[in-house]
Amino acid sequence: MYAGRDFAKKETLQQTGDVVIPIVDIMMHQRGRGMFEFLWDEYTWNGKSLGLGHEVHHECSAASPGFGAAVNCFLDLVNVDEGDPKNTVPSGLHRSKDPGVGAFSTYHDRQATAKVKIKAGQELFANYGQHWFELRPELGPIPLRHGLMESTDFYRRFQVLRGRHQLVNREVFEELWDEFVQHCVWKESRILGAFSNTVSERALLEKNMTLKKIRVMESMQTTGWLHEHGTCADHIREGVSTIKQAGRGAFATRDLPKGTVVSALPLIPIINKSVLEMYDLEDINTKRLGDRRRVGYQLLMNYCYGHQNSTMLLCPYSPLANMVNHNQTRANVKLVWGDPERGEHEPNLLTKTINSFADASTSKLAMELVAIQDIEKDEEIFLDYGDAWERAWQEHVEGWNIVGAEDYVSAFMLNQEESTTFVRTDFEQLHNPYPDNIKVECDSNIWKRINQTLFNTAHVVRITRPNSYEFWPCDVLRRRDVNGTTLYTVSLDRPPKEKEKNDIMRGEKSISKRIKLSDIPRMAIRFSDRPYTTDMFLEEAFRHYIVIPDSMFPSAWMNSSPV
Ligand SMILES: C[S@@+](CC[C@H](N)C(=O)[O-])C[C@H]1O[C@@H](n2cnc3c(N)ncnc32)[C@H](O)[C@@H]1O
Repeated sequence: MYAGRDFAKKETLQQTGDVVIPIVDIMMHQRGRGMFEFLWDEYTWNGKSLGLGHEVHHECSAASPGFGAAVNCFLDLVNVDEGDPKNTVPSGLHRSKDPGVGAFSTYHDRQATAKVKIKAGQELFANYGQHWFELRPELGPIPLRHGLMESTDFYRRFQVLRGRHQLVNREVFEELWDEFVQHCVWKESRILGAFSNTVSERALLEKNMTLKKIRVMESMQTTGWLHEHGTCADHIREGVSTIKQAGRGAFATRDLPKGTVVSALPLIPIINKSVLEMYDLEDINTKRLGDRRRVGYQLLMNYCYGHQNSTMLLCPYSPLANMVNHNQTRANVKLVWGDPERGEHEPNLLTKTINSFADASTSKLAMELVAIQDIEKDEEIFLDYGDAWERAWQEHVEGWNIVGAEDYVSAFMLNQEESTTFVRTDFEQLHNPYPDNIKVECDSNIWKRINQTLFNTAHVVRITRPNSYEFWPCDVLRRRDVNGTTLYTVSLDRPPKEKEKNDIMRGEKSISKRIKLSDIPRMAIRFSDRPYTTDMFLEEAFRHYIVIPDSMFPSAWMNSSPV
């Protein structure tokens, strides 16, 4: 991805951020089924790091289509910071009456911001972390953080050595360098691997330019080139859909004339949709493969494209393209295969069998959403997901009935309701408990986060470190009123120190010491959903892929009867 214009440091790169889709306990659900291919592994985040950890007891990863998945990483050139998604449900939706709940992700608006000043045409790089590269030796000796500086230093030392021996034979030294970089130690050395060793690179190094500057320069494209070969990634923004049951949707950020490529959809293939099957967790350890009860599919299925005669799913990972909702009468975009001139799409793959995608390590397929009529700024973008999807949705709506759901309250609802009132103490909860799906958590870091002088003198809460919160389950012991402000005393397990975390994970140590926080404000306490209780875990929740029209779907991929 490239910047289409200049961005100031800390400026957001999008009008609204991207959706984040939880993928839960996939190793457990697939247990016993042999190795499964799941290219998404390469494109997902650790769910805990994005605030999804409480959803499950076991593993949770987060598909983060958009900036998260579409930008490359070059550790020395990282210029994009990615935030956490918000976790909200459009107001008014409730499982007792709304068949849409659980069918879309509640995690959305994950914003990317400029970490440094970015110039128009510059390639955008996010930080995958050093570990990501260390775990992938097959990528070769890619420079890690500060690697370009070390390599530039190395070249300077070579220059000094060459200068010293100039009288002997300069050409020999040049040859030695070539030999050194191209053939010898290249495979092991990240320092040498940082050089492309082209004539132009050598010329710039000789002019005292650093490798970092050279790589930034190389990563630039002209605006003309971007217009010719790229697709605008900011034609759409997210917002609450005009279709109530659909959750959120995509809206035009500007007038988009008929024929505009509204969004490019680079695709991650899933060669067999059974990878997304979810089973009753109780059955997984106790029953044979064939006897397990299937309870549904991962939510990711709703964000992928497929066909009733194929096991293949194709999941887009471009910014906000996954937010486009279905409407058969108001569709204003259509689906077409990608244009190889404008992105990574190899049309010859449409004639290959599905199994040829099994070893894919990157995606080489893309589709596009093209405007079939003039679209006005702020109009919602709609695609026709196909008759099979429409039928499945209508059946789902007719059958929607969750027994006993009237009393369900989510943490999100409670947090909103209770933000203006108080939290019940443990004593009060004895006769007026919160629902079973709710736990109370406290911010153990609160005293580090607020301006204490202001708080002690005037009971004014001013946050000084907005990102250093750490919420842990807690008991609310006491509530009292001080000068019109309600303050709480809570007790919680002392959070492990950084160096203790590994010991705890290995089971070599447990932390049992309780700490007491006194006189803390309401904002240090929140409600959280217990694992497996949110709407996406409802067995009744709607699951269906978006249907690729028959006219587009390659016959080479039709490997199953209608599903
Ligand atoms: C690709 S996602 C679209 C983005 C999604 N609305 C969100 O909030 O993240 C597809 C899912 O959106 C919902 N959806 C899309 N169009 C809909 C419609 N016309 N009626 C009800 N739900 C719809 C369904 O849950 C569907 O499985």
